[in-house]
Amino acid sequence: MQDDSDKCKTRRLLNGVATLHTVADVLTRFLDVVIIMNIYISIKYLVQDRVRFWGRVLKSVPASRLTAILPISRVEAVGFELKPSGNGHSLTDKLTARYSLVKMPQVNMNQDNFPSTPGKVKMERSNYFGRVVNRWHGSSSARLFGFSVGLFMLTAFVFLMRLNTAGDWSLTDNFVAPVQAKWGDLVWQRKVRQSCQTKREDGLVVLVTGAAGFVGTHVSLALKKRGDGLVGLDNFNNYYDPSLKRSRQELLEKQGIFVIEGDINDAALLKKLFELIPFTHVMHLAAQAGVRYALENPGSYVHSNIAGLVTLLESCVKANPQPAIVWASSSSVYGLNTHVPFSESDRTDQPASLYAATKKAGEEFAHTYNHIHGLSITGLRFFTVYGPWGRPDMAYFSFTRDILRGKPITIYQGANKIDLARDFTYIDDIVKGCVAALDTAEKSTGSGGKKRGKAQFRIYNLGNTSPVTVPNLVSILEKHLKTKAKKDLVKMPRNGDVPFTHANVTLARRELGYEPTTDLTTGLKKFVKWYQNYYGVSGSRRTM
Ligand SMILES: O=C(O)[C@H]1O[C@H](OP(=O)(O)OP(=O)(O)OC[C@H]2O[C@@H](n3ccc(=O)[nH]c3=O)[C@H](O)[C@@H]2O)[C@H](O)[C@@H](O)[C@@H]1O
Repeated sequence: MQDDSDKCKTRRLLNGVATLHTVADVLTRFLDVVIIMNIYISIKYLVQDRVRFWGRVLKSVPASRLTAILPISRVEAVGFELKPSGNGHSLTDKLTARYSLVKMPQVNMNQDNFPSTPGKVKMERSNYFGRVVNRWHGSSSARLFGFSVGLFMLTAFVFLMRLNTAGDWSLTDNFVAPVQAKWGDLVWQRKVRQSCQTKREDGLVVLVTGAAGFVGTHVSLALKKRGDGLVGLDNFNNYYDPSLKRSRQELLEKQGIFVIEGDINDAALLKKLFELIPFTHVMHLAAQAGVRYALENPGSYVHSNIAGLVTLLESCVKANPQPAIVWASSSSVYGLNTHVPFSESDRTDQPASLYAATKKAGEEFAHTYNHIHGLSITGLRFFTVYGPWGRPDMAYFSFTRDILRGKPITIYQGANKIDLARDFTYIDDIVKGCVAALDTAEKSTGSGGKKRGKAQFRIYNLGNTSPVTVPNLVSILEKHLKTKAKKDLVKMPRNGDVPFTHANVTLARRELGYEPTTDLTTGLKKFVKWYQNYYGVSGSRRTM
């Protein structure tokens, strides 16, 4: 696991990479300009070379022959050149090569024959740029062409460098890893098809986004286990240790679940997937998670939770058949709501963090796509999900790591030293809620870009219904880890945290048959067992 100094080093390294990106960006833009200029100059000189060439050919042909073969009335024996028939200046005139044969004027090119008065143009001097270019290129089309190719290759190289390491837009932080989709070939298509094969009658065919994430992995395994067909999609970004995501991927692939490395912002990839597979459902779990990280990197939230969501919804609208969508919203949308426990009908217009705002925005986008396009959409408001294969950025996970390492943990406290509390919900309960939402989702009503009728639109809380304070969470961990924590009690900084969450799950209970069954002590026991198995008893075997 990374300690603080490791994190600083990583940060410095990634900042360095970001600087390199900027330099590459500027260089590419510069090369873009140079190459366009060069192509223009190449064409210009190629045309001129052609004109001179035909002029020389014509000069070598006897005048009597020329009048016989060309549609001109009079040709002089010497001093001809080809001139473009339009005004000759436009590129079209040059390229369409409509030339007529005219007599070459007998001009004495001596410099002295031209005026030098200021304001009047001196022919040779005015063409300074042309002469420089002429000398530079040696008027050789072949050399010019070679030079253009060289520049083109250099530009392509810098461009590819950017492609390899970017994949995100400018607001996205350095901490989001490069995203490079590798997809489309026949082997890839075969893997996708195989992974999507159902093993039961009327099995669902699901695209699971964020499949290598915490909830995504568990939901994928549950679907596969009961015989549904599915394929995963994940960008494997490095918001937290990507090796944990790779381990989850291994776990999935052992069960025959193929996880595509790609981003939900990649519309071409999504289009290809929907062309290949008639998905019945999309389980959309890909997101930039974490409440406090939004202060550091707001762009990555906009990138995944807003732009990515819209790209995905657009792809679902265009898909035929249109899938039903179940997606992860968050308890954080309740923000500063004080009505307890939180019900779906409570206010969600007072987000306390940018993360919450992007999830709330997601709910509004979902409604719009449901209303206009007839997409069947179900949003699930998860309440602080925890468990094996969890997220290292979350409190229960990082506390476990630090307690085992003998490092102090920071416990935030609210106003008047009030303990913060969360409705911690065990992963297996969440998975049941997700699967029930998929099973009860009605079909989307749109096709061919047209809505054929009102489509289902639902939002449910998936929580545990019994909040636990953070100090209590720590006590349970201490018991399971048989180690005392070194605690730093700190006044909650203004970081987007809310003082407590508490779910009312009446609606989910009624409509999904959702019933949380795992209390925090039991759930954390399972988590600690997994943690010590995965990282070693002292938590030091693998890096994070
Ligand atoms: O359910 C949700 O809506 C959200 O739950 C979690 O967010 P959070 O509840 O903040 O979970 P943790 O990061 O594990 O924090 C739990 C509690 O521990 C506290 N905490 C966290 C970190 C720390 O060092 N010290 C500390 O006291 C937090 O203030 C919070 O009260 C997830 O990180 C979000 O992605 C998710 O959407």
